[in-house]
Amino acid sequence: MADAPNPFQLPNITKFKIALCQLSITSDKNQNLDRASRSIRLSVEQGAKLLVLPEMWNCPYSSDYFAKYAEDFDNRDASPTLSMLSEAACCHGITIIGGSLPEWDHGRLYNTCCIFGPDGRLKAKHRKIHLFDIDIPGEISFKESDTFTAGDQPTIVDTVGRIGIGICHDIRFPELAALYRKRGVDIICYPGAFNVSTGELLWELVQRARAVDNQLFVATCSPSRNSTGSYTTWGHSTLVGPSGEIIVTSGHEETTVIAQIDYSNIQLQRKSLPLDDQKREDIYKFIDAHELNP
Ligand SMILES: NC(=O)CCC(=O)C(=O)O
Repeated sequence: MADAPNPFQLPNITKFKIALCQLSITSDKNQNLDRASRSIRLSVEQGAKLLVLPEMWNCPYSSDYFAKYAEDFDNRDASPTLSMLSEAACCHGITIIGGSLPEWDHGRLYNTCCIFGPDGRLKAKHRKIHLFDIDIPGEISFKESDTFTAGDQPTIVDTVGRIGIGICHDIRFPELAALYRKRGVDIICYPGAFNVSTGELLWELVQRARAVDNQLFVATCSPSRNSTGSYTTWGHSTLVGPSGEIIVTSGHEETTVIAQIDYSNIQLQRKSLPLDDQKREDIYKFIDAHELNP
């Protein structure tokens, strides 16, 4: 007898709606969870199948809060945030790229993105690989590495297409995006909380660069701006297409952005401009070796 169809088995979806839930974050964790639930519900009502939440959305983005708000993901009874995400993914039959959250694991703290599939199961965890340490005198000083341990793995999940994950500062490193491209990723999702000092000049630039270099989709989701805290986020959650075009973007206020993704545009773009075939690894290798051994 044939197996009963698995209701959670995803067909090979190439066209679907994505939601970027740009949330306002407060110091009240329950309120943050309620806001996220509401935005998830709104996204589903508008037909979204893939949802992205911001970096650090259950907790203010501040070293003073990370440890206090952190949850042990292996102990679901002590992890209200993961329970909510899992229930929402399962109840609505959607994939949630769960932004990022402070995670406790064996006495260490990580900046971690959890990805839930439509059956509500945790499909993967991405721990931020490149921690954000910056010091621009008179403008911004922040040192994630004082609090967090860096992750050491790229993360790819297969749900609605093949998805690569990065968290905020990870977007500045083209090598990670190129690795995802090599492994057949269709879209890279970067929950982020770029700051106002670097955001204006760079946020759009790095998203479009990662998309156009690798001819794939890039989706970002930020918290909305709150100018009263110690760290002011830039906002501007965005979806970029495989030729570097901005499909949709937001301002800095709280909002839920919905957009249509069509993965067939990736193949179209790669067919008309076959960058992969045009690459000259022979020359890059030669230059590398020559510079090391002139
Ligand atoms: N949360 C972050 O990783 C911020 C990254 C950022 O603002 C940057 O300029 O890089």
